[in-house]
Order: sequence, then structure tokens, then C-alpha cells
Amino acid sequence: MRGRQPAPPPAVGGARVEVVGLTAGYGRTTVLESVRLTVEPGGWLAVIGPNGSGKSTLLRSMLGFHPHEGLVRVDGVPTTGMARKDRARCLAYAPQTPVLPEGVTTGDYVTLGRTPHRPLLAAPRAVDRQIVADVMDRLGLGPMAERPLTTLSGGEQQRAVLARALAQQPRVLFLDEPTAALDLGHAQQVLDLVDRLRRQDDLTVVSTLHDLTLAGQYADRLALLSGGRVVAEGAPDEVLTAAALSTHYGARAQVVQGPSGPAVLPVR
Ligand SMILES: Nc1ncnc2c1ncn2[C@@H]1O[C@H](COP(=O)(O)OP(=O)(O)OP(=O)(O)O)[C@@H](O)[C@H]1O
Repeated sequence: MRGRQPAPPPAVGGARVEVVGLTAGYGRTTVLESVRLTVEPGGWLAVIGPNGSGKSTLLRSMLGFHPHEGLVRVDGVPTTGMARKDRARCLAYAPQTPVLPEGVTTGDYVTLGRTPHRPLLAAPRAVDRQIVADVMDRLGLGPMAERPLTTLSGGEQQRAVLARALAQQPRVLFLDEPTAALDLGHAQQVLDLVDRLRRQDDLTVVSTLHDLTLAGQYADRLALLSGGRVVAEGAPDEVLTAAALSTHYGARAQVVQGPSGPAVLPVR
């Protein structure tokens, strides 16, 4: 007999996310140790840290895609044991290196984001098509709806992956390096859209971002991962310091106060 599934959080607004004592790794190698984090509803937490510090592993563990010890709760409900469909209605993920299906149009790919909201094998409803068209327009993908996904440029594909996650209308959006393949203008367009959605719909956002200046401009809190642990957590100007960048990234950098938050300037 199957055990009782925990009830999913109600599907309105952003959710509070708590991570308690999360430990994860690969084989015998521990990558994350006793990570503890909280993201308030409608908050944007950017997880930063040097290459290999475990940012993607943390996101994948929080989503329940990677085995881990410890607890991840969404509005108090542990994600382990949540039915897959309930989890997909609540949490959406735009991975750093998504597997893109062959022979699928961009429009059909984004429509996959609606799957958790409709009955199994049912055709998209008018409301699904409207949500998909709206998200694609907002990300400048409307003219590419009929094109095979694999013919899009790297940056366009990255926007399609984000569009699919947004079409899911989640309560928590996980973004792994959402701007990696984007030029500065498109990076700002994508981050502005995510920011607008989180303010309008109280969406909770958890992202990784290598660009520390952008991280500090868009996220309201940063968590710096290093050596498997969260070594600093707080408002951007508390976490982004020249000393922290030197200690944890081995970087020479100045942090100056820019017009919209701290700006990180590499020093040669
Ligand atoms: N499938 C795997 N098998 C073994 N080790 C892995 C696997 N995936 C990741 N790792 C290792 O786990 C550590 C953390 O990787 P992860 O991708 O989470 O780091 P990251 O902070 O996201 O890195 P980056 O900034 O380079 O994207 C790295 O040392 C990586 O080599």
C-alpha cells in the first residue's frame, strides 16, 4: 500500500522555501554539507559561488532531482514524497544545460510547460494556448513559434527553456544560470521579466548567477557557497565584498556602489 502523499501547497502566489541540513554529493564525494537556507514568498535568492562549489547540485537537490539528506519544505510541506504532478505545478526549473528534443517546434516545446495543469494526454486548452502565446511574446519568441527548437540560436533556446518554465505558472521558479548564453540586452530583458513576474504574482525565485553584478541588482538576497557550505548570506552589499571575492573566488576585484546596487569590477 502506498503511503499518504503530503498535501501540496495551494496553487496561489509565491511559496516560502526552507532548506534544512541539506547534504548531497556524488558517490563518496560530499559536495554540499548541512546547507540551511530560507527564501520568503516573493523573494529572489541568488546562489553564487566559484565553479564547482555545488550551485547546480543545490538547485537540483531542492527540486528533488538529486538524492540528498536533510529537508526541503515548500510552505511547510516536504518536497520528498510530494506527487510528481503536484511538485510540477508548484516548482519549475530552467536547467543550465537542458536536453532539447529533436523535431519539436518552439511553440510545442513551451506548451510542455502546461502539462502539469491539464489531464494526462489531453490537448492544450484555449487557456493553455493563451498562456503560452503570452509568455512567448514577452520573451520575444513569438516569431519563432513554428520553428524547430533545435534551429534556434543558443540564446534563443535559453529563452525558450525559460518560457517553458514560466508557462508552468509555478509558485517557485528555479533558474540555473538563466543568462549564460545571453547578450547583455537579452540578459536584462529576461531578468526584468522574472522580476516583474515575481512582483506581480509574488513568485519566489531561486537562481544561480555567475554575473555577480547582475546577481546583486536583481536578487534581494545572495547566498555564497564555498567548500560545500553557505559561507555568507544576506543582502547583496553584505555578501559582495572584495574580501569575500578574494577568499572564495581567488579573484582580484573592487566592489563599488553602482546606480542599482553593488558593482563588481575586476582589477587587473
Ligand atoms: N554527475 C556527477 N558526477 C560526479 N561529480 C559531479 C557530477 N556532477 C557534478 N559533480 C561535481 O560536483 C561538484 C559541484 O558541481 P556543480 O555542478 O553543482 O557546481 P556549480 O557550482 O554549479 O559549478 P559551475 O559554476 O561550474 O556551473 C563539482 O566538483 C562537480 O565536478
